[in-house]
Amino acid sequence: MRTIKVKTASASYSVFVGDGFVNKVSALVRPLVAKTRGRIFVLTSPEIWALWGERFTGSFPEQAKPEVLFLPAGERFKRLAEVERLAAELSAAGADRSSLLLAFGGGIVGDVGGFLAAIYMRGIDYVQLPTTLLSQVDSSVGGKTGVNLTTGKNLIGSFHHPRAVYADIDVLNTLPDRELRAGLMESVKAGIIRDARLFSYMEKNAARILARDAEALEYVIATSVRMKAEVVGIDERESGLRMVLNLGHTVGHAIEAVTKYRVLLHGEAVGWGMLAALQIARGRETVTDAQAERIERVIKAYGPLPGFRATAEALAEATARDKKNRAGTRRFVLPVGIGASTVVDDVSEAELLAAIEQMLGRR
Ligand SMILES: NC(=O)c1ccc[n+]([C@@H]2O[C@H](COP(=O)([O-])OP(=O)(O)OC[C@H]3O[C@@H](n4cnc5c(N)ncnc54)[C@H](O)[C@@H]3O)[C@@H](O)[C@H]2O)c1
Ligand SMILES: O=C(O)C(=O)C[C@@H](O)[C@H](O)[C@H](O)COP(=O)(O)O
Ligand SMILES: [Zn+2]
Repeated sequence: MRTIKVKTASASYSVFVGDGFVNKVSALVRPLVAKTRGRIFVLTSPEIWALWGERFTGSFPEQAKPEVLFLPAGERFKRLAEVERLAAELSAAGADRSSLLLAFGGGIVGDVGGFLAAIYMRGIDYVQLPTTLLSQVDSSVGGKTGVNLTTGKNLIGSFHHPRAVYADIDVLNTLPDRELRAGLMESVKAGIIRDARLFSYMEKNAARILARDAEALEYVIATSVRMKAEVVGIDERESGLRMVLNLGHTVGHAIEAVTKYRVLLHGEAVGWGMLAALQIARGRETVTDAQAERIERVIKAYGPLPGFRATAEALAEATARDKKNRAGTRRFVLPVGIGASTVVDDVSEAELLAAIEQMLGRR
């Protein structure tokens, strides 16, 4: 097991990466409610519960089984109406400020569960039990929670850190291959922006990682989380450095919104978005042609990235609502070589459109 500490101005907690956590959830979380004798609630999706619910509840004593709340799977359910429904369910079930919410699922359950915990009675504690590769390497850590609007991703939300994160590698055994590959895009991102060693490891070990070798997965998860914890520790609220975690997300989020959250998985959209950012980086010579080719090869090794329909104009227009933008200035994260990155705010409309056109040509 590997333990990574997250320490920010407002929170301090540990991320545990290992196996068998799902068999002992009760023992892991009981200390968090022992003093208050708070009740425990679980937010999950019906699919995950069908696969892992028995083991999960099996760890709780008969008289103290957690109450289960469900969120249907899919990005289109990451919306405010679902948060209101779930809050009403918490209230009807008697949840109070001593209650603990366990978010047991992928990034969508984690983002919605975290947001629900942030606003229910103005804030209750929650624990992240991420079940997808993406949520283990990225979304369960750092406290960003929220939901989408039809106009854009994560446009409503808040920062609310979990009390702890338990990433159980065993649970990934039932994860579909497409989800695994999509999640790995966030680790490729982590390597490109700030960890050349992680990038090289992913470059050399694609076959092992895709075959779900436990040791390789543990390394990739723990290393990605360590990088993210460091960044969030320096800049919790994305006033500067944290923006680099958004590499590929300016165009990636635009693709998700323009295709109405129904075509690509988040990680796949980020993969396409990284290819667009790479075109701008190439044009500005923040990466050499050789580095750009290496990056593109690694993105493709964890692909294939499914195609989608959208015009360059519609995508460019959707980037106008990106949360990084200020006063009409479009901000973009670009790789600087491999293992470093920068944020620029002078990408012109023409430069953006050309990069998107080149990306679309790779579909
Ligand atoms: N808060 C953050 O910092 C942050 C970071 C990255 C991504 N995100 C968000 O995360 C979301 C994507 O998360 P995701 O990729 O985990 O997708 P997801 O939550 O939709 O889960 C993927 C699918 O796999 C199923 N599933 C989950 N675990 C499983 C398992 N162990 N076995 C079998 N099936 C399983 C789910 O039911 C779902 O259908 C996006 O909304 C994205 O915006 C947030
Ligand atoms: O934690 C962060 O910061 C990130 O940017 C991680 C991203 O992978 C993630 O998709 C995040 O939800 C994007 O946040 P947003 O505020 O740009 O919507
Ligand atoms: Zn992301």
